[in-house]
Amino acid sequence: MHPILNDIRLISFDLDGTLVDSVPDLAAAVDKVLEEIPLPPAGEDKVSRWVGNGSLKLVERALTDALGSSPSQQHLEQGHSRFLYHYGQDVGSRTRLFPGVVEALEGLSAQGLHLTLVTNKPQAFIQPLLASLGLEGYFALCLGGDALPQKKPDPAPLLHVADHFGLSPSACLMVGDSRHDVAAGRAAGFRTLAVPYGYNHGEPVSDSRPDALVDSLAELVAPAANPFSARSRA
Ligand SMILES: O=C(O)COP(=O)(O)O
Ligand SMILES: [Mg+2]
Repeated sequence: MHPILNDIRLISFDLDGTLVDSVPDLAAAVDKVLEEIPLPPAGEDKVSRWVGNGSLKLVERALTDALGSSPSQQHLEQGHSRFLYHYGQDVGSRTRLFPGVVEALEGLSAQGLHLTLVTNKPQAFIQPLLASLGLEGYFALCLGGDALPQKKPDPAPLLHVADHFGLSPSACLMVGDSRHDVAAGRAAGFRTLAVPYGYNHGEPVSDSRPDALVDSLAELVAPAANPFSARSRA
């Protein structure tokens, strides 16, 4: 068990960039929107830097980049609605779980922790994506970016989750890949843990100073090192 879990009763996981590498399917949908306009495709590298503030922001960043200036409100709304259509057609065929995720979810559920999902991805895509990856059984509550008026980095979704389970935020941990997860967690009074392998607008997530950082979520459930075995080898 990782020491950050001491006295923790609930974990809120971020989805994109933390549990799943979803950029291939997100970029495919963004590029279909651009192609319809028509504008040149963005590709996965750029899209990985634009993910994190929900689908409307993703489309706004893609249109601004391709047009060289901000889109009109009407073009943004049309582009967003086409994005929701295209992404909804295929949320999961190229999306993969990051290493260590299933191991962590299995181990943490076995310890009786409440596992929840707090993502800025629209609510409608969560269940189909979890189902396509075999993850649908693990989470007691899933909150999408459009479930409440506020999304991360606002603490409201995390406070909602803690309140739903009648828990103090100090008994809760936010696990994510971006500065928005760390900021939301800190503002909500959750402990924060980050992974460095996801999407954080091209910057190291360590810059946002989470309480802990792990290279793989499997480290959350790894057995604590046994000091006697180390001594006996010496
Ligand atoms: O849809 C997004 O922008 C990112 O979603 P996330 O909060 O799961 O990283
Ligand atoms: Mg994320």
